[in-house]
This record gives sequence, structure tokens and C-alpha cells, in this order.
Amino acid sequence: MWHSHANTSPVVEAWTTYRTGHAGRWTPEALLAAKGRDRVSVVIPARNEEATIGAIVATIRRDLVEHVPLVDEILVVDSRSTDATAEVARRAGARVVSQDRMTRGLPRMEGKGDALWAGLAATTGDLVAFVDGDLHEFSSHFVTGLLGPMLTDQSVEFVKGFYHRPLNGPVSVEADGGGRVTELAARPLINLFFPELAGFVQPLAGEYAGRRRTLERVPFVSGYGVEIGMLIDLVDLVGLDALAQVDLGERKHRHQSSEALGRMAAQIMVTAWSRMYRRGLATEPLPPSTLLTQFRRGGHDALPNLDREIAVTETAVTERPPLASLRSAVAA
Ligand SMILES: O=c1ccn([C@@H]2O[C@H](COP(=O)(O)OP(=O)(O)O)[C@@H](O)[C@H]2O)c(=O)[nH]1
Ligand SMILES: O=C(O)[C@@H](COP(=O)(O)O)O[C@H]1O[C@H](CO)[C@@H](O)[C@H](O)[C@H]1O
Repeated sequence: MWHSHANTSPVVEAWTTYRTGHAGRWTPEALLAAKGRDRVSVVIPARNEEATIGAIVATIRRDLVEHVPLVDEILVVDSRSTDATAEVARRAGARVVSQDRMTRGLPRMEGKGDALWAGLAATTGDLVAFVDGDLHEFSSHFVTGLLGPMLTDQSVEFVKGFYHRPLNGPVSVEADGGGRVTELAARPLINLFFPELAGFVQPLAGEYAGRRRTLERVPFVSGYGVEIGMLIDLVDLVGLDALAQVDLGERKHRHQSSEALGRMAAQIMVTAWSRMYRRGLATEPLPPSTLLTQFRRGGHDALPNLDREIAVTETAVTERPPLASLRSAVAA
């Protein structure tokens, strides 16, 4: 049953109409003309992505460095990979830095958010596009679509991609089954507690781009809290009208298990809680617990009455401070 549009906030409806574009609207040549003196960096966080990272880097290099020099640097952040990710990425033409080398001397942090922060620190582009490294059938319109709104409209500070997300099961593909954490956790959380962001079709999408001057003014939440944390921090910093989204068509990527997505959802909820505290909607900075207990069928440590193994995970998140604050501290 479709609910009437009446229950969509007029602000969100206007924003969704006015600040939503389509990747096909901008050709690499048109963006090169619009680019002027701006430099463009692409950052790809990659943990054990040897199977997909090469094609993604090669496609960006072929279309957007060699054919049309729109992208000035392609950086892959090796996020503690134990496979040949770094070598495959280098061979495909990317610069590769290790997350841990970029953050040496700082407290150790975990996960994707830390890798992205390291990538921002290791690049110099005025515009920075982030693309996940586990994408299948990657096309360079993912990058031109993210850059289009900012290269043609100075009032846009940040662009989030959205797409249809098929879920590739073992025997069949569910056309819109992907984005499970988005549909079951992030979207309800956003609509109930951060409703001004309800117009984002894919709030957790790993493909997004921003102006460095803005990206360096927000913290990067560690782990999988980085995307929801960034959206909330950006709307507070620059306002909804400076944010945009762009239709990238369809996205296929490697799917994690439900158990792994449960841990991801918990990190997203802890991040949302911390932003609710900052907005005065929660009385404590941390929820009552940040431990997640999950039950795993069988296992060598199965408990007698449960016939299941108990897996307990710490889902608290930390965050890297805005890069600009570190720079000013170092400069002082
Ligand atoms: O500690 C981490 C976890 C993930 N990733 C990368 O972040 C992207 C998205 O992560 P993942 O695929 O695990 O999330 P999903 O797409 O399944 O939600 C991928 O390129 C991962 O290699 C990373 O660099 N470091
Ligand atoms: O959207 C989601 O539900 C999750 C899982 O996607 P799938 O159910 O495996 O398609 O993936 C997103 O969340 C991650 C955490 O924020 C991001 O890093 C991923 O890029 C994004 O795809």
C-alpha cells in the first residue's frame, strides 16, 4: 500500500526534487571543461578486495585519467588486507597507502571510517570522491555522477550516490533485496530521529563525494558508522540545501552475512545515539551497553541448553577528529 505524499515533510519533498540528479546528465568532457583549476581525487577503501579492486581502478584510470583527464589521483587505502589488494591496485594504476601507515602515531582505530579518513589525509584534491572497492560491474559514471553537481553548482558541498541494490543470492537475484542494514536499521532510524535526512535514498551508500574544505571539517566515525555519522554531521554543518544526491543506476557488490550486518547495524545505532545525545535527544553519550551478543548455530563452544555458540562483539565506535582541527593544531 502506498502512503500518500502528504506525510512526507515539505522540506524533504522539495529537497528530494531540487537536489536529486542523474549521473547521465554529465559527460566527462563537460565536467573537464567545468573543472577549471579544481583538482579531483578518488579514494577507494579496500580490505581484501583483490577480486574487484583491479577493474575499478583500471576503469577510472582508462576513462577519467587517460581518455579524459578529469581525475587527478586515484588512491586505494589498503585497510589491513591479507590478500593481494595492494599489488593488484598498484598494477591497475592506483597509488596505494596503508591505513596504518597514514595513522601511525595516532590511536589505533578500526574499520572503514578510519580507512576513509586516512584516504582524505593522503590526498590533495579540492574534490574527493569515495567509492567502495567491492563493486561488481563498476562504471566510471559512478564517479562523474558524484562530481557533476559540485562541478556545476558551487552551492553544493557534498553529493551522495543512490542506486537500485539487487541481492545476489546463491540461486537467485532479488531485484531490490540489497541494502539490508539500510532498510531495516538506517532508514527507520533516520526517519524517526533525523527526519530532515529522510530524502536520501541510500543513506549508507559507500559512493559519495565532497569538497575537501567541508570534508575536513567533520569527524570520521570509525568502522561502519562513518556514513550515517557523516550525513548527520554534514547537515548540521552546512545545512540540507548544500547536500545533494545523484542516481547512479544499479550497484552490485559483495554481500556480507546477516551476522556481520547485525554488527554493522549496531555500530550505526551507536553512532546515531551519539548524534542524538549531541542534539539533546539522549541523556548519555553512550547507550546502556555497546556489547552485541549473537547466537551462532552449532560451533565448538556451543552451550548445552542452547545448542548454539554465543558470539559477543564490542560495537562501540570512536572517531577521527576533523582533519582541519589537526592541521591547525600542528600549524600552531
Ligand atoms: O575495515 C574495513 C572494512 C571495509 N572496508 C572497505 O569498505 C568498503 C565497504 O565495506 P563492506 O563491503 O564491508 O560493506 P558493505 O558494502 O558490505 O556494506 C569495501 O571496499 C571494503 O573493502 C575497509 O576498507 N576497511
Ligand atoms: O546498505 C547496507 O545495508 C549495507 C549492506 O548492504 P547489502 O545488504 O549487503 O547489499 O551496506 C552499506 O552499509 C555500509 C556501512 O555504512 C557501507 O560501508 C556500504 O558501502 C553500504 O553499501
